[in-house]
This record gives sequence, structure tokens and C-alpha cells, in this order.
Amino acid sequence: MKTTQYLAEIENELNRTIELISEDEAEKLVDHILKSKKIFVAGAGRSGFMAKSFVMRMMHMGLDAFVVGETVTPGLEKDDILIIASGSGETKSLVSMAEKAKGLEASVAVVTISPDSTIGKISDLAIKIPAKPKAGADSDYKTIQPMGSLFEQSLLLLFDSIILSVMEQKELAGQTMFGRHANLE
Ligand SMILES: O=C([C@H](O)CO)[C@H](O)[C@H](O)COP(=O)(O)O
Repeated sequence: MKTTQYLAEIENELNRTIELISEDEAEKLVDHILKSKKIFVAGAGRSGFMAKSFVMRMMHMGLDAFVVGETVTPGLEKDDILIIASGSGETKSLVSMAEKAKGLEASVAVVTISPDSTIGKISDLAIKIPAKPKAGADSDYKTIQPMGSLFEQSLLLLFDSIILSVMEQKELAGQTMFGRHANLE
């Protein structure tokens, strides 16, 4: 298969996956973001890269958003939300983080393939991305891509659509956001 044919197949997979994401779940996450004082996002590996992209755009919108684990990230408090990006919902460091956040009485949301996972059960809100798990050979969701790639790509697109919804509610324009972009690049 040619590389551009792979590209077209990835696009098909993304279309099939994204149309199964619940509008209700996505809107609940938008509402939680708007009402939270600070927003913390965590993820491991490639899911963590998508989490960082999401936090960057929230920073551009002027929200108090942080990547968990960075040296300059402050402490989580009661009126804050921790958003975890985890396909499996079982990544050990993220399970501990979710438990700690619940202990601090913060809200916990997870974007995951498995709302029935350990993190899914701890969370106040789970947004399901129906995709093949990174370690599963068999799945109801077919993909030609390795491991959790389909989940991780869908995660980035879901996060970018959440950004658009928050921009709309806050009546923010892209140009205003660019004013907050790093200028020491
Ligand atoms: O980096 C990852 C891997 O390449 C899977 O495609 C995962 O994002 C990482 O292992 C974290 O896993 P999840 O918490 O299950 O997303």
C-alpha cells in the first residue's frame, strides 16, 4: 500500500471513530472546564503529548491550565479539575493521580477507551473514545494502525473541538489567543 493510501485509511478510521463520541459527554467536559478554577491535564506517553497540546491552547485562551508533572505546575485544590487522557484507563501513575485528586475533593474527568476501567470508575465524568486498546489484538473497533494510535489521534481532535466550544462560549477569537503565544521562540 502507498503511504498516501495509508493516510486515506487513517482518515476513514478517524471519521468512523469520531462520529461515535457522545455529544452529551463532550458538552459535560466543556461545562466542567468553564466552571473550574484551575485545569490540570495528565497523560502518559503519546496520550501525554496530546494532553500538552490541549493545555497549550487553554493557556492561549487565558485559562489557568497546567500539565501535571511540570516543575512549575501548582497544587491541585478543591475547585479544580484533573482531566486524565488514558486509552486503557489503567496506567498506574495515572490511577494514583486520580485517587489523590479525589482525596483532595477536586473533580476528575477521563478521556478513555474504557469508562469501566479503574480510572473511569474513580472519575466524576468519562468521555469514551471508541477505539482499539493499545495492547489488545482483538477489538470491536478495527484499525490498521499499531497500538493506541487511533485513540491518540482522536484524542487530539476531540481536545481541539473542545477548545472551539470553549472559545465560542467565551467569545474568543484566534487572533486574541495568538497574543498569548510564546514570543521567545
Ligand atoms: O505512549 C503510549 C503508547 O505509544 C500507546 O500507543 C500510550 O499513550 C501510553 O502508554 C499511555 O497509555 P494509556 O494511559 O493507556 O493511554
